[in-house]
Amino acid sequence: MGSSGGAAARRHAAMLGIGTANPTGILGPQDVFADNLFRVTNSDHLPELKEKLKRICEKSGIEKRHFHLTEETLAAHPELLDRELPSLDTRVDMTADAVPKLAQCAAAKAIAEWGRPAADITHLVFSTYSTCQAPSADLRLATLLGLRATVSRTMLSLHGCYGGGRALSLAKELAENNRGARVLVACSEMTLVCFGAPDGGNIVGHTLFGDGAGAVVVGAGPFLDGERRPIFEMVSATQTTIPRTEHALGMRVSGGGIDFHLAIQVPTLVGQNVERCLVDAFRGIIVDDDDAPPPCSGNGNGNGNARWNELFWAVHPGGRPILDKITRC
Ligand SMILES: CC(C)(COP(=O)(O)OP(=O)(O)OC[C@H]1O[C@@H](n2cnc3c(N)ncnc32)[C@H](O)[C@@H]1OP(=O)(O)O)[C@@H](O)C(=O)NCCC(=O)NCCSC(=O)/C=C/c1ccc(O)cc1
Repeated sequence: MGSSGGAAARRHAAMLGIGTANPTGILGPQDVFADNLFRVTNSDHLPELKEKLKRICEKSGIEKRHFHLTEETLAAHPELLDRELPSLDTRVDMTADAVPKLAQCAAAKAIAEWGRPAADITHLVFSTYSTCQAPSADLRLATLLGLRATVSRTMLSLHGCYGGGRALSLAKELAENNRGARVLVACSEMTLVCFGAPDGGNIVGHTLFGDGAGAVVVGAGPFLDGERRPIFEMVSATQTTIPRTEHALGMRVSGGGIDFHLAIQVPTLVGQNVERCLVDAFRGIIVDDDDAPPPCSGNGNGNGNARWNELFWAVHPGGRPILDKITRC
């Protein structure tokens, strides 16, 4: 991704409007999150676990997170606290409306910034792991926004934290290969689909994740009357899977909601591989001559990243230690 610019902006897809939205509830700020969580989940009989959650909250680098779930909802639905009780129906019912509505808030802002009517959207890509039913969240969002009946919809489910990246990559392909296409990308997530009373398995998720939605309008030139100047040009989109790491991150739908696990090795795996991924992604883009050396020769001691800092690029953070490992590569 790079900032927009003249001739290149007419070739590559670009972001034409961006919006975000969060629910208003918070169980925080982070320094009192453990006290609040253990109180509302009736878990104060587990003081060692609470102390561990406090330790992890302090190390998370996060100040506050937003949640759709409220104390009142938890009191009315004890099945959300006990993983042994069936709660999938409750979770699916709660998210069916809430997830597309949160996406609508973000999308309305993106469309307003884009400057054209919602009916000019030709494609919709919706990513979420927070709801699972058909008709799915993309159709509900299209209805809420008044998109045209012919809008071409794609639903990405259970991609977890990389759903946003895949959705943007797909939007770039659609915009560059369909003249005049204007693609609305929407991602909307709610942790209530995996929320439970704290235990040894979900404690890191409890400290890191929150609820929110993001939306972007993507299009390639020629640009239309009323469209704002492109915000970011989408120069390149790639995906790389580190071999033999299928065990590191996972989600599984169960009667008690979605279970997920994050292996303790994730930050190290990211740190060991991010530079190789970047070199591959930018080869031939930043460095026109294929035989030229890659733009960075990081040596693991923090001295090799000078040229990366001359670019604008962003990683999905996934937690403070992941950012630390990338900074040091
Ligand atoms: C804030 C943490 C948890 C701790 O900070 P630290 O600097 O590593 O501190 P410590 O090394 O002192 O660890 C503190 C405690 O946390 C424990 N810990 C440290 N990582 C772990 C660990 N993955 N497990 C379980 N104990 C641990 C660690 O064992 C230790 O326990 P204790 O000795 O009893 O205090 C930090 O390690 C951290 O942010 N880790 C998470 C990195 C990570 O995997 N991020 C997720 C990337 S993927 C993503 O964003 C979304 C995925 C997703 C997937 C499914 C969904 O449904 C939705 C989303």
